Amino acid sequence: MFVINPISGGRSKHRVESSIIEKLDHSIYEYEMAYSNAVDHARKLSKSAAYLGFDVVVAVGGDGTVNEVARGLLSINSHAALGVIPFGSGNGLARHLGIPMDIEKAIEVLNKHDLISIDTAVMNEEPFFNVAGTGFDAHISFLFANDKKRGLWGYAKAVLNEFANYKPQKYAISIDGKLLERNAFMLSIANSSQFGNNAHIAPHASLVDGVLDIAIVKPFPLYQFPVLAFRLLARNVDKSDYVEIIKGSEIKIKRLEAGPIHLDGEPREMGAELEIKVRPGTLNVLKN
Ligand SMILES: Nc1ncnc2c1ncn2[C@@H]1O[C@H](COP(=O)(O)OP(=O)(O)OP(=O)(O)O)[C@@H](O)[C@H]1O
Repeated sequence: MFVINPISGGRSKHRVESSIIEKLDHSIYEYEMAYSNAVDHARKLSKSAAYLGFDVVVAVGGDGTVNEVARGLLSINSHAALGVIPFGSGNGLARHLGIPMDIEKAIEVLNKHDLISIDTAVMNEEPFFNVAGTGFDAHISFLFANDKKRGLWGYAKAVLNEFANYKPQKYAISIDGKLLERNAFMLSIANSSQFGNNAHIAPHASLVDGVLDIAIVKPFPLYQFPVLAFRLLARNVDKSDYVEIIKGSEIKIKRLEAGPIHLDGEPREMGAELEIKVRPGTLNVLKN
């Protein structure tokens, strides 16, 4: 079952159907396609596909679509595998899995049918698969959730404006029982290594190690912004004096008040206390 998000990545999906017809190996797969028509619809489509016995449900979209499709599979403990044709803005999980950004090459990955079982995670019982977090990135994802005019430059300008006014927050963090108190700009809980667009917030994270990587980004001066951006792309942000990365499987975060968080880039409001747990090897995925 291909679950196609028509709006993800802001790109037309007109080539998807013809590429599936041409490139999918029809000697091993019969298939259907469905388009999501609103937030949360991809989850429902995926859940019914798994219930009806489809072996693979392919998310055609970005990390938000992957999140919904994978939630649908987990909600009925299905062994059906998640496939991904990356069509989002960031595509963090797909990039980590080595899935090509080109549609036809991504379909070849489906044809290989190479399965792995990856770790999944929950924050206050809400599943995520790539990266979740609280702090500056959650604040920004909240601001832009309903902004229809988001262009790259407008986004960059707003990030810089917000940066000037954003106050780092105090957090009490427990990682597998070890207690830390930190004033942080951002806390990211990474299952894969990257946010998307090859920005690696946790360069040594693995989807199959049974643990999560907690990246604590400390307050930093404005001139460090390009340095940190470069380090994210160069996969060495862990070498920065402003970033501390700790691995763990049971994480509790206490904030001063309820507020925004994000799950795979999708904004939510949650209470002051966040409880994050890893669920090792709970999702079958087709990888490259
Ligand atoms: N028909 C639709 N209309 C409006 N929103 C939709 C529709 N179908 C799905 N959505 C929502 O679109 C949102 C964005 O999707 P997705 O995250 O896949 O794309 P993206 O944000 O461009 O990519 P990425 O997460 O990789 O940066 C998801 O929250 C999903 O619920």
